Amino acid sequence: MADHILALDQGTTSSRAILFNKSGQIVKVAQREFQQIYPQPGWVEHDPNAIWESQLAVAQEVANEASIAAIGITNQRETTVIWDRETGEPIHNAIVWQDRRTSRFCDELRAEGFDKTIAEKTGLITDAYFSGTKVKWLLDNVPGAREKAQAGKLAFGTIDSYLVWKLTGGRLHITDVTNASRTMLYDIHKKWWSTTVCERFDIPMSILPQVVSSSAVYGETDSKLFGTSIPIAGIAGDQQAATFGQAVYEPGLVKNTYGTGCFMLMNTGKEPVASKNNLLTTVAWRIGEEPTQFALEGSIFIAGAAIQWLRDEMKLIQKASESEAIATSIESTDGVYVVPAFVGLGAPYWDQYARGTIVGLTRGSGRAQIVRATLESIAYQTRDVLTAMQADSGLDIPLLRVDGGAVANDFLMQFQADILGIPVVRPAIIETTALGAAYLAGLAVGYWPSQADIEKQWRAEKTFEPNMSEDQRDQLYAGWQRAVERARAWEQD
Ligand SMILES: Nc1ncnc2c1ncn2[C@@H]1O[C@H](COP(=O)(O)OP(=O)(O)O)[C@@H](O)[C@H]1O
Ligand SMILES: O=P(O)(O)OC[C@H](O)CO
Repeated sequence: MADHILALDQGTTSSRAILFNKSGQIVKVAQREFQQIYPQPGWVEHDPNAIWESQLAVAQEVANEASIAAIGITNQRETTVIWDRETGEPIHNAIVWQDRRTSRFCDELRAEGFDKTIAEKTGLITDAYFSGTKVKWLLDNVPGAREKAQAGKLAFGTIDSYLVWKLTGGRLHITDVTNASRTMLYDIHKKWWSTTVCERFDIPMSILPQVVSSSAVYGETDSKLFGTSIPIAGIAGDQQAATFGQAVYEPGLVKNTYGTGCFMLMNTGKEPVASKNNLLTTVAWRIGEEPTQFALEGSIFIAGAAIQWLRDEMKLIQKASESEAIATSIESTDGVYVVPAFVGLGAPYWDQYARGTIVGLTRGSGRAQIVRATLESIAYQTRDVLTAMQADSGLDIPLLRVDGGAVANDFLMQFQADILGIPVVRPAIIETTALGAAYLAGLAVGYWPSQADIEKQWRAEKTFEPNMSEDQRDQLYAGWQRAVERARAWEQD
């Protein structure tokens, strides 16, 4: 058996490749950022070729001279690519999950009551976030696309699907069940594409990929890419992969990942649980032929991206890590709140027309207050979602497992524990997204014998205990709720 598993982690702002060993430790990492394209306010695109080139470059760098048993793929979810089956060329830039261009169509769906059909079949809230309305937009707006699609000449895929197509030299058009469950076109009960939704969106089903499990040998890479063919054996959307990497295997366990956005998932076991509190019902994973596992998800659109905004647009910091020292240079924000609703608000508000807002400014407010308030907004949004999750599940969540780039920030983690009133546990490996993809691939090829073996590898690095009075917590959170009210429906006004 080869020595390593290679995880490809195709995120919203960068492509990463990480080599793991049998103990689940990182042996080698390479990362490359790529361009974000903002053609209009509220629109976000990626060049699929830039995604592929950056992903291939880091994979080749890490794979060089390593002996690799299998590749696992994990990806930013919902981001939509349509390409020509013959040439392999995308017909348009990828429309990114954050893109709001299909908000009006979602309003139409709601007005006609089709949102209820969508919720019943797909487990999702009708929102521009998901792939389905983006596919429709591409077919409606790229000249000749619908005719070509009807003639079977086009392929649609989320980023996992596109990467597998490229890695196999166009031999495989597949997506895993977790990614399928984010398209708004997939029936989570029947476990196949929904004809009802595809018909309403006027999407020919011939463009859809074959849905496969999250852990199985699907095929091998084109031998030209790595000098040898490597089995591709695991695929999962990044939030589901992080859930797997965090060993959230028991129903009731919860993890929260702090990357570009923030995504909290609770394992709900073998049956989909419908939410009454505006959370999503989503597929957690499917291992081989085993039963599908489900999760409840609270999706926060802007988390670490708000720190990038402080750096790139506001020029208040030079790098993300600097935000910690600035935040702790003051005792409090003195009533300043930042609501980073740059692309509307996700769970539990689902307000496509909310926009970013700063409230509570006084003559003395400055850089430190805004930086600290931006970090705090990540923790408040997490509390909004955790509250909804407790209500939905009827469970008291005793602690929160966290991961993702922004959990390196100790101030944020302590404030998170304070504002939730429960311990926040950071694991030794915070690259749990890539680790989860590696585990899924490794299980399929027998590199790891079982999930039970994997579970033993999970280690806490630090636990942040809550250290704030209940009065103070409630007072601060009440201020956040008032600030959110100011941000809501702004675009519509
Ligand atoms: N020390 C830090 N404090 C706050 N935010 C941070 C810190 N380090 C990184 N981040 C944020 O975390 C995000 C990167 O995390 P990552 O898990 O790589 O995200 P993604 O997979 O979405 O690209 C960026 O948005 C960055 O602003
Ligand atoms: O790129 P990330 O890690 O912020 O994840 C994006 C999510 O998958 C969007 O649903």
